[in-house]
Amino acid sequence: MNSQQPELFATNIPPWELDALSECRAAKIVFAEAPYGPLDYRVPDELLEEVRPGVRVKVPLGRGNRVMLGYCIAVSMVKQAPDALKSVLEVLDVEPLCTPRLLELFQWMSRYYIAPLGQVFEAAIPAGVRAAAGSRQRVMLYPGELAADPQRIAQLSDKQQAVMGQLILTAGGVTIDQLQKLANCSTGPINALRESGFIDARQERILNEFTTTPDLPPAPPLALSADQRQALNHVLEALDSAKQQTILLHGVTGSGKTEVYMQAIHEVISYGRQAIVLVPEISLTPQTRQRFLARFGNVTVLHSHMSPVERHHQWRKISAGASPVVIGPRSAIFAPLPRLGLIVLDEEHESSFKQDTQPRYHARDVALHRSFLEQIPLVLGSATPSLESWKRAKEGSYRLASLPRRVHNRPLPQVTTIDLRTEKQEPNRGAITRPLNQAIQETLRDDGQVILLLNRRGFATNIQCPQCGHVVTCPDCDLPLTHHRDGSKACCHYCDFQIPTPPGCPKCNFQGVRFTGLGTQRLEIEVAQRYPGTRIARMDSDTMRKPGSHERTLTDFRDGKIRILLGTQMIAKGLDFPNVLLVGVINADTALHFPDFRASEKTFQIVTQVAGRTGRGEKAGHVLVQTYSPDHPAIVAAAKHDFISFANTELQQRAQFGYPPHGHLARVIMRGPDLTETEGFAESVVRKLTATRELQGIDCRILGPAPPPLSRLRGNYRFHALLQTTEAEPLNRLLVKTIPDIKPPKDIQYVIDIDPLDTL
Ligand SMILES: Nc1ncnc2c1ncn2[C@@H]1O[C@H](COP(=O)(O)OP(=O)(O)OP(=O)(O)O)[C@@H](O)[C@H]1O
Ligand SMILES: [Zn+2]
Repeated sequence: MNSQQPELFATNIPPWELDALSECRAAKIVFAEAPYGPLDYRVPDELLEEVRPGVRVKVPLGRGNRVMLGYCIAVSMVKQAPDALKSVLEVLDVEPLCTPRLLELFQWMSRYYIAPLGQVFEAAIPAGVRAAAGSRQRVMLYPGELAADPQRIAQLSDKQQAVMGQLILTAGGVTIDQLQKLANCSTGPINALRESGFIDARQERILNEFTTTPDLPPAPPLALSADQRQALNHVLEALDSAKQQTILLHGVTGSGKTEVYMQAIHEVISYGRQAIVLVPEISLTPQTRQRFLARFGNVTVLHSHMSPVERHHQWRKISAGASPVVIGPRSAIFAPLPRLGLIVLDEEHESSFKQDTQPRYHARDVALHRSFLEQIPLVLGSATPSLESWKRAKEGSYRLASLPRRVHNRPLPQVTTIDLRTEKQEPNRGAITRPLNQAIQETLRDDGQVILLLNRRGFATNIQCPQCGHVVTCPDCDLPLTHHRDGSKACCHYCDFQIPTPPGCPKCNFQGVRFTGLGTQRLEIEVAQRYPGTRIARMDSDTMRKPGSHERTLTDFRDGKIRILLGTQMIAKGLDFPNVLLVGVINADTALHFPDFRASEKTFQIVTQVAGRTGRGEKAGHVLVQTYSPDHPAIVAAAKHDFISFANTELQQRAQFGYPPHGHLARVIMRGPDLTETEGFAESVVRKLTATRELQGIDCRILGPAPPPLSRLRGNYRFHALLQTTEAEPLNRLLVKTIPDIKPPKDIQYVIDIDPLDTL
């Protein structure tokens, strides 16, 4: 940290020196890079009005006075010797980028996730907004102080009087160009008037013209079922109380959760407040968006395919209070709605709500905190709630609202498991077993549609030499490469590494390789061969790269043009198509044997969610689940749609090991290119953590360091340590007290992940 610059507001100045000090206005500035601050800067008189919390500023830093961009987080009067502080050089924003409450939220995030506040700003405020994409900085002219004095005006030249006359007539500000035209003059008299104080010039940002889609006439709300009505009442009661309350809406698949959210939002809007709806990026299907658009007309949708210009415009619209409903993925929790009345998190169990780069925040926890700051209700909805939320609902800190039945009392689909251990004994059967094949044929004959889930993309997840057994792996991650048939590439799914798939063994030169481990590309080929003349579509991150491809495929599926939709987890949730009569899970075990404490939970969620895509119309649906582990509790429970018994058993299991949601978990990952050095550093980190624990008397279990299952990634060796405590505060304290002592050698980095979603 820069020693020249005092870090805190001056507090311990001896009284005999106070007289020599004068009051000055100082701004606390944080940075997105080291030194992160906060550092104090003097606010020069000419910037008194512009330097406000939430604006970006340029300030000099260090001996060389390097100009740095920083965020102002506070302004106050301090007693300082006039030259003790460097001055703010420039203010970049006319309006603060966030509301005071959001600034408080960022500060909480910075503390809780142990991330520099400047980095939280960068993560929360879209780059397009920070760059003010699509706007121009302009000088706007207003009548100055002297303009109010008719005697002084009368002394001006005719030309100058004409300029002033026009300017006063415009009432609002005008640009120099406009004033020139109005007064039919050159810049000369205008500049003279600016210098003599008759005209005030201000820098302002003007948004370029930008068209948005016209509003549609609103679709009427549906008549609620008794369960929906009761769930809605819980939310309305919370709204009436004008206090924070969290409602966990546990509704089985197809129970009509969206309708409950929409009617609650309707209420919020009716008294002039606004709502945020967070959805996993993947389920931002035309469906969800369309439903909200049809109901509310004016809906602001945020998503990752937006251009920086669009993003900036939406942000300005939101902060101006012109967006009653904002829908978006995790970062939409930072939308600067001025009168926020409700936050909804749909599919609250989804892992995409957690950011996997600094700051590693979970939008559900950030939403919870924001709802406390704003004193508004938070609604978490899912058919398969996270164990974190379930535990809190059971213990009473969240209110539970249940939708145990589907709309119109439609039955949940019948789920049958197919034991791959016996079915696979016939050789060369492919990915689709006999019973599944039969069911697909029957469904097609009955004009139904089929969804097939396989949660692995590519053609084959293993490229192996049949002679020496060598497996082709990523040189940077040591993990098997996946063969992709388009372009015959061998790709690493953990980094960007990619080579042409070798035709022979790179090790023993045997001519030929064997592809094993089924991926969606291979499944697509098998399905096309088995059901000729049937239109099929594959949906995974490889086929859905282009903006709009997701929508096109789903529209064709909705219209019945596509009969079989196959893909990864992308197709497992949120879809509501009445004619899907069969769901096939090709291999339910893909996530089951991951060496991770959430493996069961993930398996339960994905099987339950995909099963829920069928039987949503008049006709009953059927689900076939192929698995090598038909007796696994997660699969047995998913087959019975039995969330409650799954959750309760799983909670007990986790309790034995103190895993979340019991207690608190943090993970420290150390990574570097040299194995011994990285291991040495990891050991030193754990030693320091242990020392702090003893010194502070903190009750914390420290496990490791050990290599995690992904022991090498992107050329770096990895080690991790897990820290477990019963309460969050001591865990935070342990880390905060230890960090100053951690000095990683060159090339080695460490990462702190609070509430990690996995330990891979
Ligand atoms: N009260 C109602 N009357 C008639 N239809 C309804 C009602 N509520 C919801 N629906 C319809 O039922 C279908 C399922 O609703 P929705 O998609 O909201 O379920 P969900 O609980 O979100 O399911 P999932 O968790 O599986 O995504 C939708 O087509 C919706 O329009
Ligand atoms: Zn790799």
